[in-house]
Amino acid sequence: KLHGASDFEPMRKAGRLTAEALDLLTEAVRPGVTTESLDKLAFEFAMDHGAYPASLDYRGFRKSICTSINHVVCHGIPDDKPLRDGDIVNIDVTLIVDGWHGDSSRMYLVGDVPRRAERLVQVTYESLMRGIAAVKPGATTGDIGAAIQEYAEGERCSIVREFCGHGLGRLFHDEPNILHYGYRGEGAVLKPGMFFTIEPMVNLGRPHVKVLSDGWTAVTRDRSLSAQFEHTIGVTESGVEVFTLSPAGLHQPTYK
Ligand SMILES: CCc1ccsc1-c1ccc(O)c(O)c1
Ligand SMILES: [Mn+2]
Ligand SMILES: [Mn+2]
Ligand SMILES: [Mn+2]
Repeated sequence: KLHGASDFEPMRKAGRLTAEALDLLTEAVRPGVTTESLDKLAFEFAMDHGAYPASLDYRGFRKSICTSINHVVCHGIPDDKPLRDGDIVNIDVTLIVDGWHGDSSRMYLVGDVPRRAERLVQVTYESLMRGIAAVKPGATTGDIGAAIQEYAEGERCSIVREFCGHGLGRLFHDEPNILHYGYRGEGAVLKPGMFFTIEPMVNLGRPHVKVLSDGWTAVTRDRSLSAQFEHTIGVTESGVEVFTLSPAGLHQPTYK
């Protein structure tokens, strides 16, 4: 889908509110807090700001956020289990504002986290940044995937292949698919007005994933740690605009 210049403004608003929701959660994440309570916080933030959580009742998912802890790769379901010292948790929020979607996720470190977990979080954040740096008119989706894959594998980590980034706007998921691996020059050519997410999932161990019997929770097969960061971006005439940057600069890896 190609959007017009006037569509950037509502996407900025949706992206900013999504970033503010993630900022709010930064203060709330600590040992002993349940992911259910974070889900409630995010839902109330959305209601207080005239926004709607896109994941709520999306394909039968019944929560406002995804919370994916440690070896959970993505789509973790908030529950009544408390976060523990040393956990790393991805919180993924999509807010719909005036019909437009902002989709972003960050890693949150709970208490004192092992060095190798902290390194994985840093590598994953930098992988997203490398992907974003590849975005400009005339580049291809393969350029994004290659930049991410080369960096992450260069850091002795692996890229999850079962889930990808996606076009969005007034829809939650649209074309193009954004693979987090691939080859330069391959895939769709990027054009101004394209809006999509880049949301690499990086594992310390092997890339393979399986989905648990709840039908949602994706975990690493080898139970190695997994991390993810996600931004919603727009292709501009000159390059790229990131819609989901934190106004408070909190989108950097969050260290407790
Ligand atoms: C939990 C929302 C959901 C349900 C099926 S796929 C999905 C989802 C979760 C996070 C995302 O970033 C995304 O694009 C989709
Ligand atoms: Mn998301
Ligand atoms: Mn997404
Ligand atoms: Mn994880």
